[in-house]
This record gives sequence, C-alpha cells and structure tokens, in this order.
Amino acid sequence: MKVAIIGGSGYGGVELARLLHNHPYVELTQIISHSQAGTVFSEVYPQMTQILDEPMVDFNIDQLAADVDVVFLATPSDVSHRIVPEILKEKIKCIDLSGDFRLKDPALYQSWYGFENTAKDYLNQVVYGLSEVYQAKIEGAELIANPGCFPTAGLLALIPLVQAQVISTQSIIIDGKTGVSGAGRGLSLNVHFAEMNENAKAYQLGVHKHIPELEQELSEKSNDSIKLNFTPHIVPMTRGIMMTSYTDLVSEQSADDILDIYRSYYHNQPFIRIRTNDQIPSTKEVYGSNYCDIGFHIDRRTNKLIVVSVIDNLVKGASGQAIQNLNIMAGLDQKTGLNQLPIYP
Ligand SMILES: NC(=O)C1=CN([C@@H]2O[C@H](COP(=O)(O)OP(=O)(O)OC[C@H]3O[C@@H](n4cnc5c(N)ncnc54)[C@H](OP(=O)(O)O)[C@@H]3O)[C@@H](O)[C@H]2O)C=CC1
Ligand SMILES: CC(=O)N[C@@H](CCC(=O)OP(=O)(O)O)C(=O)O
Repeated sequence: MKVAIIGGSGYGGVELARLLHNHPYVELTQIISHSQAGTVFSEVYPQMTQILDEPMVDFNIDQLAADVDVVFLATPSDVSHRIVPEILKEKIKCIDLSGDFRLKDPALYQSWYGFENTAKDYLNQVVYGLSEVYQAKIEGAELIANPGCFPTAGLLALIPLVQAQVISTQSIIIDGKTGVSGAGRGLSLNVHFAEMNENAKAYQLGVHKHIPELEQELSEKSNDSIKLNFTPHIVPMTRGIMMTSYTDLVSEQSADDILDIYRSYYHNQPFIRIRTNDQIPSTKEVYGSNYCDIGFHIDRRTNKLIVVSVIDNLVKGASGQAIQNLNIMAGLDQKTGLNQLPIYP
C-alpha cells in the first residue's frame, strides 16, 4: 500500500512515520507539510536521520491521486473537513486523526469545536475507528474518524460494562490525565516547562471536546441518552493517558463477573490487556506501545466499580490505532507493524 501523511511535522505525523517504517506492506510515498514543504523530514526530526531524509512536499491532489492509496491526516481540527471530500473523490481512503468527523450530529461541531463542519454529507458514511469495537465497519470504510485519545481509553474501559448493563448510565464520572505531547508540538503557555513541570492542572471543565464523543459512543451502546462528567488534567509526563472512571453498579457483581465481561468482550483482541486481582495499570506500562491496559476495583462500601485504563496517547490514542485501522481496512493482521513492546522503565 502506498500511503501519505498530511501534517507531517507534528507529533502525530512523526509517530506515524516511526511506526510505518516497520510496516512490511506500507510504502510511505509522501509526507505533506503545510508549513515546511521542501524541508528534509530528518532536519525537523533528527532521530529520523538516514531513515527519512526526503523533503516534505506541498499538498497536491494530482500528485496524491497518482501516488497514494491511503492518506493519514494528522492535522489540527478545522482542517480535514475542508480537504477530505476532495481526496475521497480521487478514490483515496482517508484516516483522519483529528476530531473533524468524530461527532455524528453536525450541530455539535460549532458548540464543542468552535467551527462549522463543511462536509456534513460525509458524517453519514464516516466510520468511528475504535478498532476493537467497530472492526466489521472499519473493514469496508473509505473514511475513518480516528477516536480522540481520552475517548479511546475511556470507551474501551466503559463500553463492555454499559453493554452488559451492569453499571448505571446516569452517574458516570471520568477523571483523565494526559502527558504534555497530547497538546501537540506547537508552543503554548500550558506546556511551557515552568508551567507544567512539577505541576498538575485540570482544564476545560465541562467544555472539553471529548465529552460529546464519549457520550455519543456510550449512548449508542446503551440505547440510552448518556450525560457524563469528564475532567482532563495535564500532568508532567511526555506521553500517556490515564482514565479513571467511577461508576455505580446496578446489581451485585463479583470481581470475576466483571472480569468475565471484559474477557468475553475482548476475546482475541491483541491490544487489550485486562488486569486481574485489583492490579491497576500505570501509563509507563504501555509507553510506546499500542496496548490499552484496563484494571478495576469494586468498592463495596460505596457500591462503585472504579476502572483505570491507560494508553500511550500518540500510539493507541492516535497513530498506532490509525495503523491498526489501516490493517483492518486492508484485511491484514491487526498487529502488522505494531509489535512494539512498552518501553519500561
Ligand atoms: N497529540 C496527541 O496525543 C493526539 C493528537 N490527536 C489529533 O491529531 C491531530 C494532530 O495532532 P498533533 O500531531 O499532536 O498536533 P501538532 O500540532 O503536533 O501537529 C499538527 C500539524 O498539522 C499541520 N498543520 C498546522 N496547521 C495546519 C493547517 N492550517 N493546514 C494544514 N496543516 C496544518 C502542521 O504540520 P505541517 O505544517 O507540517 O503540515 C502541524 O505540525 C490533531 O487533530 C489532534 O487533535 C489525536 C489523538 C492524540
Ligand atoms: C494536553 C492536551 O491539550 N491534550 C489534548 C488532547 C486532545 C488532542 O490533542 O487530540 P484529540 O482530540 O484528537 O485526541 C486536549 O485536551 O485537547
């Protein structure tokens, strides 16, 4: 398969380049850059010296049509909805890492993302690329909306429970923590060393763009209209997402019952690892890998089931899951090119 990356000079772009380098069936033919076309990729990212020494190129639809089967868009929000229709017309498949196509209700883009989606007609055909949950739909997709990093970890923890109807859908509270690379490579005060080092900050309470995404997908799986609380925190680490979900059990459940729900839902899913015996995963245990690790604790005093799920935001939360989706679309083993083990310590 010939693939291109749009948004090459960002963190999602370089992580795609790193992972695709070891993919046996992919040829990366173009890295497209809005701001640095003509610059050699390894000059922007010296760790790619003697690996990717070609210059990045401008977006050119004719060149794409001649050269590429699948495009990864690793662009900020409010970009891909403007260019995806043009790319799809050339029969090139698109995997969009941004949020531009994740929400099914077009009205929600203005309120949560602050832009008007100009490709509303495509919201009916886009497939939400949560790989383990929508595998069958992903197989035939032309356009994938790769899930957000927080939703990936949160939904993988909660969908099996909601579907099994063992938790209340009206009292879900999620506490999210993210590493700084989640904010992308652009400079901003929030990620300034003195602002974030030895510091933890909650942000965007009640207005974060991942709230409607979490609600949309959990509502779909429960046939209920779910409203939930989600608060993200930025903490001083480079990579990693931890989602701690507080849920109310609606019936008596043992730890083995909960384990059975997860094991049967994720039967044969290579990237989901369910922890047993109250073992709670930490972000370093998935660092650099495409795994999502899930651990849980039942608090008998309060009848709450507390679930902790962790991913690497740049791998399972972005570029790794995008490649997992490419593999599913191409009929390959999901693990192709994604066999990196976590880097620990
Ligand atoms: N970082 C993360 O953990 C995750 C990120 N995502 C999503 O992936 C996307 C990329 O994120 P990330 O790589 O971190 O962000 P970065 O800010 O690191 O990179 C985005 C890149 O997009 C390109 N770009 C910027 N403005 C425009 C524009 N107006 N038109 C076209 N291209 C533009 C730039 O590259 P160039 O100039 O070379 O084109 C820029 O480097 C975002 O939508 C983000 O929400 C999803 C999950 C996790
Ligand atoms: C630290 C930080 O700013 N994190 C980003 C994570 C989201 C992101 O960048 O991208 P996706 O929506 O595509 O997952 C945020 O909270 O907006």
